[in-house]
Amino acid sequence: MDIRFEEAGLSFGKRIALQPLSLTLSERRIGVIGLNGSGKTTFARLINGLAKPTTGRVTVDGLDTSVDTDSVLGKVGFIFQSPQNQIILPVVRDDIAFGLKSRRLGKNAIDAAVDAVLDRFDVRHLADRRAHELSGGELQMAALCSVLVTGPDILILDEPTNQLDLKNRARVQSTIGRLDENVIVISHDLELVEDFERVLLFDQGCLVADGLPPEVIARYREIAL
Ligand SMILES: Nc1ncnc2c1ncn2[C@@H]1O[C@H](COP(=O)(O)OP(=O)(O)OP(=O)(O)O)[C@@H](O)[C@H]1O
Repeated sequence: MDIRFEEAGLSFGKRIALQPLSLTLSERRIGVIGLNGSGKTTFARLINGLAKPTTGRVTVDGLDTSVDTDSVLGKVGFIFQSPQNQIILPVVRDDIAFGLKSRRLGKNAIDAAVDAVLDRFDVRHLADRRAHELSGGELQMAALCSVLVTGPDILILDEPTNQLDLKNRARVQSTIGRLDENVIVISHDLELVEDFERVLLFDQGCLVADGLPPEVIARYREIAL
């Protein structure tokens, strides 16, 4: 993974959501922390091209997110804060298959890919469940399968443990630990990122700390308290 911000920033009119910043990301697990409204989601949306920088540029493995937007979207999977908004079709199996629609695969190949991703996370029992009947943790796992079935190289998770009980939180944490994909996790749950390779701290639209978890989390506590 090679994500580069080159003086990339984003403003909405006069409101600066993210001050221009330059950095390169290549670590396998990267945490993004900071107070509400500090620019975390904006930073993540710039990586997968959902948002375009109003200054500078962002590249993912050499692809400019403003130019090669479709290729970048194929490379970077995004799991939103509320997985219920991400699941489009009523039944879990159909929703996971939906991501493969544009691939021109036959029914057997699609079924096999869906079963493989469900087995990967040991959630085959959710295949025929209706998404609106699932618990928060089950929904989180279904959303993860729906994104990973398309084979992204990089996965961004926006507050993946929000609203989860301790058991499901532990499950999501161990799932993140076992993923082969590069992972960028936005979280207010500091324990979740404390064994990551790198953590970024945002404050009022600025990147104010970038390094190993203990020092960056300590800096966050200074800002927050
Ligand atoms: N579409 C938009 N139009 C105007 N302002 C926006 C827009 N999207 C974000 N902002 C502003 O940009 C700033 C950063 O927002 P962002 O969503 O990146 O914060 P965040 O750190 O992810 O917050 P939270 O922890 O609450 O999810 C906020 O002040 C927000 O109001």
